[in-house]
Formats: sequence, C-alpha cells, structure tokens
Amino acid sequence: MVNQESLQAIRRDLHRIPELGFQELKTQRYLLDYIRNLPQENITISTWRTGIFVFVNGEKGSKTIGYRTDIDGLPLQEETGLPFSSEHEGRMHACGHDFHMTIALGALSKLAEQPADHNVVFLFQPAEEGPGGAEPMLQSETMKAWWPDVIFAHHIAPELPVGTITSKPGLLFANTSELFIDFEGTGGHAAYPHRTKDMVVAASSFIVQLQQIVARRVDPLDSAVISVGKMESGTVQNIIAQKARVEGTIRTLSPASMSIVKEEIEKLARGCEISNDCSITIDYGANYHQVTNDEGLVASFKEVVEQCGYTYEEAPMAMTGEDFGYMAKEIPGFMFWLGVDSQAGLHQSKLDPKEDSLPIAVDVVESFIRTLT
Ligand SMILES: CC(=O)N[C@@H](CCC[C@H](N)C(=O)O)C(=O)O
Repeated sequence: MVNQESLQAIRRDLHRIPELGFQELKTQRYLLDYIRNLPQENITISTWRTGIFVFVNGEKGSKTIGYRTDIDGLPLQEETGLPFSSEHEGRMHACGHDFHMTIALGALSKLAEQPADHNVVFLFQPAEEGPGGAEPMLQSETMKAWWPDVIFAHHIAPELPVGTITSKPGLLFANTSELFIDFEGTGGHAAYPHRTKDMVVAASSFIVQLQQIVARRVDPLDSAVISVGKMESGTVQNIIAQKARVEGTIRTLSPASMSIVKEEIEKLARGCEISNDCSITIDYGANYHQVTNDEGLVASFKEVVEQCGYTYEEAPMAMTGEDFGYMAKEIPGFMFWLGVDSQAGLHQSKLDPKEDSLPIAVDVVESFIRTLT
C-alpha cells in the first residue's frame, strides 16, 4: 500500500544510510530488497554498478518512458537533530535524493501492480553529486536495450511550498564543471617571507581574481558563477605554506561561456605562476551538460499537475547542475522541481523537507506516466 505512512518509512530508512557516488552499496541493497518484494510478473530488474534499472512492461508497450532518480548522498555532517538522522558520519542526504528514491519506489509499486499502457524504465542512478553517473549509465548495454522514447526526473525545491511544482520549457539547469587547483611554491620561516614563495598569498589572490572572469569576461546577458567551496593550505601559524589547494565549481548558462571561463582560468594561472614563482595544476573533475527541457513534454506535464489539483508555476533558470542533462541531450526529456518547504536549503546540514510532499509527487509521477500519449 502506497500512502503517506509507507512513503515516510521508506524515506526515513534511506535517509539513515547516505553514501557517496559509486559507493551506494547499502542503498542499492535496500532498493533491491524493496523491488524484489513487489509483484514480479510485469517487471525485470538489472543492476548497473551501484545503480539499478527496472523495466515495467506496459499493457500496450508501444512506447517506453524513462524515469530517473539519483541515489547518492553528500559529504556533509547532518545537523537536523531528527530521530532518523544519518547513521553515516560526515554523510547526509542534503540534496533530497532520499526523497527522489522514495517517490520512484512509490510510483514503481503502483505500476508493478497495475501497469500503464506504456513501458516504463526506472533508472536508479548513482553519483549525481559526482563524479557523474548519468553519462556512463546512458552508455550501458541495459540502457541501449531499454532505450526510452522520452525521459524525466525531478528535484526537491526547499524554497517552494508543498503542493507547488515548477518547471519550464528550454534551459532549466546550468552547465557545470568541478574545479581543483593545486599550487606549489617554496615554504619557509614566517619571519623571512622574502626567501619563500608563499602559496597562501598566491592562492588567495587567485581566488579573488577568479571573480573578475565572471565580471569582465562573460557576456552579462549570459551568466556564469565560479564558487570556491574549499581551500587548504599550510601546516602551522609560523611556517609559510609550500602548497595550497583550491576546490570549486564553475556554472554557466551556455557551453560557449564554459569554454571562455576555462580559457581565462588557464591564463590567470599562467600569470599567477609568473608573479608568484610557483607551479599550478588544474583539474576540471566532473563536467555536466545543461538540462534543456522539451517544450511539448513540459506542456503535457503542466496539464497533469493541474488536473491532479496541485499548483504549477513557471520555474526560473537555475545555476544548479544535474547530470540528467546528458540524458535530456540524447532523449526528449524534462525535469521538474517539487515543493518541499524547508527553511534550510539544498546542500545545507539542516535541510528538512516536508514528507507530506511525497504522496503528491507519487501522484503526479504516476498520473503523468499513465496519461502520456
Ligand atoms: C542539484 C544539485 O545540487 N546538483 C549538484 C551537482 C554537482 C555537480 C558537480 N559536483 C559540481 O560541483 O560541479 C550541484 O551542485 O548543482
């Protein structure tokens, strides 16, 4: 029985066991145990690394709808104080993937019992937060065999009230690239800075200059964000640091601006090497393609949301990244935001989404799958 109570129980179980990308072994086990307890007549299960595909045969089976949920957590210590808080030190479902998985299990339970006209392929995808599971999952043999005609996914939106759902045709999420920069100079005694190449100073000035790329190199009618989330340097207060490491992320609304930002970062690095007499290496880590929503699918989805009696609003573009962008690049698709009303936002240690949004999401997902022509 899929209801508020059963969905809440699943969500709380999953919330306790967040795991990082491609380490989601307990999560995969939990999902498989749940799925294997559903009626099996209409479903076929296939695992892929730490993820899972589930194919649900439709009554008519003329079309296949893809529905993707992400399954990984974040490297963050939870501070909600909830009785079902994360049992994994320094790991938290602070991006709502526990909600996403629960909604998918709710919809899967309903379809396994009573299939839709169309086939549905559920993708429980690892590593959305990094290093990116969508692109390799898309290239897997199972995906090729069960290739969907359309695909969709969702994300919780803490700033929206429960009962409100938003999306938009066209560009929804940004292009992203991770950014890891290592500086190496010459450390030494803090009393003799002139005999050293101070990497605290080099990295600090580099970080400040990064913002000038956004302000002066990117077309203001386009948009870019460079955020540094972590900086590490030095050993003790009276030793000048030999090394520094800066970790961040780049977001742009077009692939062209992403190239410009990276070219400018390289130039800045060469200048910084000369002026600080140091060496700098740059690694761009995981890169995600922008999410572009299919106009026709969004229009059909809006109708479904309103027919179900919920509020549909047009979403603004967001600088958030989503590796679902790779799927929507290959297959007509879209994402939507689900209102979950939490004072703390995404990637915050006190994120506390309201669980009464769960049955609403299951209702909308199931109705969309059943009514799509
Ligand atoms: C929805 C969301 O929060 N997605 C993440 C995706 C992370 C991409 C990658 N690790 C990066 O930081 O560039 C986001 O931070 O937007």
